[in-house]
This record gives sequence, structure tokens and C-alpha cells, in this order.
Amino acid sequence: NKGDEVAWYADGDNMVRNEYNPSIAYAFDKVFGPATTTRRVYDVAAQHVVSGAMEGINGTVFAYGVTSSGKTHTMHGEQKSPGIIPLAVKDVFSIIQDTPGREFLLRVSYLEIYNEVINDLLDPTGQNLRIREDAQGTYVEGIKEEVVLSPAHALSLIASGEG
Ligand SMILES: Nc1ncnc2c1ncn2[C@@H]1O[C@H](COP(=O)(O)OP(=O)(O)OP(=O)(O)O)[C@@H](O)[C@H]1O
Repeated sequence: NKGDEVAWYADGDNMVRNEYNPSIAYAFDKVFGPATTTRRVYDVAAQHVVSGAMEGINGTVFAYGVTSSGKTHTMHGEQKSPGIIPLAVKDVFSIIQDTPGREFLLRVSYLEIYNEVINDLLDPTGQNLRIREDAQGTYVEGIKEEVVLSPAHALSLIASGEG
């Protein structure tokens, strides 16, 4: 809209190619073009991580990119086009609903890593936290974990961490 030109474009499902020098191209597991909805990105790239986590397989979904590349747009989205975080939270609760006979305890924590420093976004006193490892795996020492009972509860916690 500002008149910026496209410098890189999606060439098929697995390639990003330079507009000015088409011999420069990078291959990825999956490339989504500009018309792709975040819902589609979630379904293809994140949903299996979420369902895997509910089966006990540790998983991570993270966005990485320069300023204004669309991390917030993709992860948070907006009311009418929710991002990966709200879609994942809703999915988790519907998986629980569809799994009668098993009990789940869901805890949300929310942190920011900036310049190698970890801060707790749910607890202003939790600053410069350490990453530790024990027999259970890797964890952030002293991070606040809040038990959540509904998608709205989880999302309002996350929203409170933004402020
Ligand atoms: N896929 C997209 N479709 C439409 N608009 C987008 C898309 N990705 C980003 N935008 C828009 O581009 C602008 C910058 O995106 P966004 O704020 O998500 O970037 P960011 O990577 O989170 O930036 P920062 O690192 O500065 O926080 C926003 O106005 C956003 O709505």
C-alpha cells in the first residue's frame, strides 16, 4: 500500500525467489504466499505440534524475523482473523473435550527473550530468569505458571502479559 516493491516471492510451496535476480532462491520445508490465511498456516505448520503436545510430545512454535515482518500478525492476529496462539488455545480445549476419561492440567506461562535475557511477562518481579535442566527436561527457573480452565481464561492471561 505504501508503494514498496516485492523483493522476494513464493515460487511454489517450497521456494522463495528474488524478484530482481531469479537465480537467487532459498528452499524451505514450506513457503506460504501472501494470500495465505493464518488459519491455513496454523493447520499446516502448527496444528500437529499442538496435537502432539496433547499426546505428551514436547513442541515449540515460534516466529522469527526482522521488525515488521509479521510475527505479531501471525502469532496473535486480530479478532476477526485470529493468529496461531488463539487458534492453538482453542484447539487444546477442544482436544480435551474430545478426550473423555483423561484428565488434563493446563498451565500457562508467558515469557520474553530479548538480548539473551528471559523476563516473565506474567510476573514483573520475574526478571533475568535462568534456564535449567533436570530429569524431567528443560525449564525456566522461577517462572510463574497459572492454571487455566478455559480458552478465554488463557487468552486473557496472555493479553495481560502484553500490557
Ligand atoms: N501476512 C500478512 N498479511 C497482512 N498484513 C500483514 C501480514 N503480516 C504483517 N502484516 C502487517 O504488517 C505490519 C507489521 O507486522 P507485525 O506487527 O506483525 O510485525 P512484527 O514482526 O511483529 O514486528 P515487530 O518485530 O516490530 O514487533 C502490521 O501492520 C501487520 O498487520
